[in-house]
Parts: sequence; C-alpha cells; structure tokens
Amino acid sequence: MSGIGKTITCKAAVAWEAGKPLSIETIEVAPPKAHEVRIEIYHTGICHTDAYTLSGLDPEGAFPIVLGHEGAGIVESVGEGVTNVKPGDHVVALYTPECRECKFCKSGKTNLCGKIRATQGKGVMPDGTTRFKCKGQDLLHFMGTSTFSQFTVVADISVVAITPRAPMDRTCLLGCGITTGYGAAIITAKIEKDSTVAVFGAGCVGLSVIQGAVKCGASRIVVVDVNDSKEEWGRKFGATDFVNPTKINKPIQQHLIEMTDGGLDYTFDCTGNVHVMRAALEACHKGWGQSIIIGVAAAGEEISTRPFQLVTGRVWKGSAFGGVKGRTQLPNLVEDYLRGDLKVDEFITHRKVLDEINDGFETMKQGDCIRCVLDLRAK
Ligand SMILES: NC(=O)C1=CN([C@@H]2O[C@H](COP(=O)(O)OP(=O)(O)OC[C@H]3O[C@@H](n4cnc5c(N)ncnc54)[C@H](OP(=O)(O)O)[C@@H]3O)[C@@H](O)[C@H]2O)C=CC1
Ligand SMILES: N[C@@H](CCC(=O)N[C@@H](CSC=O)C(=O)NCC(=O)O)C(=O)O
Ligand SMILES: [Zn+2]
Ligand SMILES: [Zn+2]
Repeated sequence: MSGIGKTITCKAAVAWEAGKPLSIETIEVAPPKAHEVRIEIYHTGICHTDAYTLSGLDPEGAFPIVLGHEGAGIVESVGEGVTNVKPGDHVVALYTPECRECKFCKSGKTNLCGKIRATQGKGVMPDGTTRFKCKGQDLLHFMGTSTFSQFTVVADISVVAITPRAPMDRTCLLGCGITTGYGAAIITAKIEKDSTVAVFGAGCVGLSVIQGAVKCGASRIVVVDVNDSKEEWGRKFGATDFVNPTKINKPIQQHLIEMTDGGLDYTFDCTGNVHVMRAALEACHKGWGQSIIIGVAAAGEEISTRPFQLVTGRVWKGSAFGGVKGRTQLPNLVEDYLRGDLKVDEFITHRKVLDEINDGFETMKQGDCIRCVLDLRAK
C-alpha cells in the first residue's frame, strides 16, 4: 500500500538534549507540503559539525532535534509544485540549498542561498513548522536535512538528484566533508598551478583540500596536524610534507615561513580552532597569501591577528560547503567519482548501523576515523 500523503513511522536518532547520547526512537514523519520532498535516507555520514551542535556549543543549536546532514537516499514522495525531483530519484540532501532566485544565488559570487536560511537556522521547515514528531512532541530539523532518520523531509531547493549508478553509501559523503574540502581548494581558493599550500588538520575536510590542491597542480602541499598518523593519510592523498606543531620548538607559522621561503600561497584551517586559524593566516606569504577558514568554531570564539598581517597583503577568507552550488555542481562531482577522478571510497574508515550511532560519534573522536558511514536500513 502506498504511503504517499500519509504520515510515515520510522526509526531515527533523536538528540533530546545537548551533551547527551542520541536516543533511537520511533518517530512520525509527516508528508511533504508544497515545495517539500520526503526522502528515504539509505546512508549518512557523521560529520564533526553534528558533534559540535550536539555538544551544545552551536549558537543555533536547539533541542530536541534530528541531527545529520551528510545523507543520500531515494525520494519517497513530493509535495505540490516540486519539479526538480520525483519519487524514485536517487538524491543527496543539501544543507546549502540553491533556489536560483534569491539575491545570493543570482549574484554569481557565492554558493550561499538566502531563501530558507532563517527558518533552517531555527530548525523548522520554510513554513515555520516541523515534520517530525516523537511521543507527541515536535522534533526540530537540522541544517535543513536531518539525515539521522530513516525518512526525512526537506525543501525542494535542498535536494539534488544524482545518477542511480552511484552507490549511496559513497555519495552520502558528497553531502558535506569531501565536497567542502575539495571545493574550498578549487572554487573558493582557486589554487593556481605550482602554488604552495598548507592544510591544517587532516581529517575528511583537510584530506579533501589536499585532493583539490593536487587537482589544481600545487607544487608543495604541507599537512599540519597534531596527530602523527595523519602523515600517512596526507601522503596517500598527495601531500608532500608533514609537520606536527607539537613537536617543533617554535610557532608553527614561523616554521612554515622558514620551510617555504617566506610563506605559503594558500593555507586552509580544517580544525575549527581559532588559534590554528591565526597561525594559518600568519603562515601565508606576504603580499598575496590567502588563508581559507573552513573549520567551525564554538559560540563565543573569535579570531584575531595584527591588522598588519592584512595590510601587508595576506587575505582571510571563509568557505561553506566548499563554495559548491549543490543542485548545479554536485551531479558533476558524482560523475567525477564514477570516472575515478575523485576519491570517495578512501575516506570511509568505519561503517555502522543506525542503532550504533553513538559508537559512531565516539569513533569519530579517535584519530583513526576519517568518516563513519551509517546504514540506516540494516539491522
Ligand atoms: N565550512 C564548512 O562548510 C564545513 C566545516 N566543517 C568543519 O571543518 C572542521 C574539520 O572537519 P573534519 O575534517 O570532519 O574534522 P576532523 O576532526 O576529522 O579533522 C580535524 C583534524 O585536525 C587535527 N587537529 C586538531 N587540533 C589541531 C591543531 N591544533 N593543529 C593541527 N591539527 C589539529 C585533528 O587531530 P585529532 O584527531 O588528533 O584531534 C584532526 O586530525 C570541523 O570544525 C567541522 O565542523 C565540516 C564540514 C563543512
Ligand atoms: N550554526 C553554526 C553554523 C556552523 C557553520 O558554519 N556551518 C557551515 C557548514 S558546517 C558543515 O558541516 C555552513 O555552511 N555555514 C554557513 C551557514 O549559513 O550556516 C554556528 O552558528 O556556528
Ligand atoms: Zn558537515
Ligand atoms: Zn537562493
């Protein structure tokens, strides 16, 4: 019997309150309203941003909520007026939507879309309500995606159809970490051939920056990480050098400047640590070096440096979702992956089922985890 137009009951990992483990619950997922899409999520990655919001340090974090934003699945049903996807389409959820109509989308200058950002940040659908209920209580949505549920509802501008030839246990990772780092190198920084690059933090995002830097023809790619095991990871993706900042007897920026005849052309913060962000900026070459902040820092954290660093030509930038316009550009990344031009499988170090999601969060805190992919349908 078709469930179209009806409420679906399924399993989800619910974050009832900050700092507590997630709870596997049976929840109700209402049908999609106009310009909304209900997706059966097959696979989702766990990203550090999920842990950040769960920790209570996200100023936009509110509870109870269904977290998760790195998900792939199949469209179950669509609301009135949806034209970009249809039931049966294989899709990736987009926490950075693309409406193609707002000032941001039309600017040609950014991938940030303004159409639903305000409601997304409040954890509700564009009409101000939620589609999730558990034990009679409304649950909030997260980043417009909420992929830690077997079914979710998203705005139609927050989803992109991709080829069904691509396995969803891999394409889910294009919903955040890989796309973010790769795009930050290629789209945000636009690294030129023969450039020198330093990547601070070699997790999924940092390794993806390395992958992008290699694609752009960087001549030298230095990984800076506090964990020595990240040297091998960095080299596997094409890094040429590794420095552990805890094992040198001078500030890391000074060390890098000495290593590279005055500093790097491009540096990337992939840690979320504001002190690392400062070091990354100050490790840039005078006159032209650019530092791109990707890491997410906790509420109350601020960056600082001497203005002289900017006066003398260093540039500080940020990047969300790698500057990638999801509906327009994500299908091409999937094709790149299928052609063997984009590494994705290599990032998956752990696999778990939904019931094991809290182990997945614990695993993520260990240095040997790059990405843990959850299968939401397996037991
Ligand atoms: N802007 C955006 O669109 C996005 C931002 N993010 C953010 O990007 C950041 C990175 O994500 P992800 O790759 O998943 O995270 P990971 O934790 O996997 O990677 C971060 C790496 O940085 C290392 N590290 C920690 N402290 C330092 C330090 N002081 N100097 C150098 N290296 C350090 C960590 O080592 P160890 O493991 O030992 O702690 C780890 O290897 C997070 O803040 C995340 O929230 C993620 C996706 C999208
Ligand atoms: N609510 C958070 C915002 C954290 C943040 O910067 N998120 C990134 C994506 S992180 C993905 O894993 C982002 O896209 N930012 C742009 C945006 O519009 O949110 C906070 O306030 O810290
Ligand atoms: Zn993420
Ligand atoms: Zn828009």
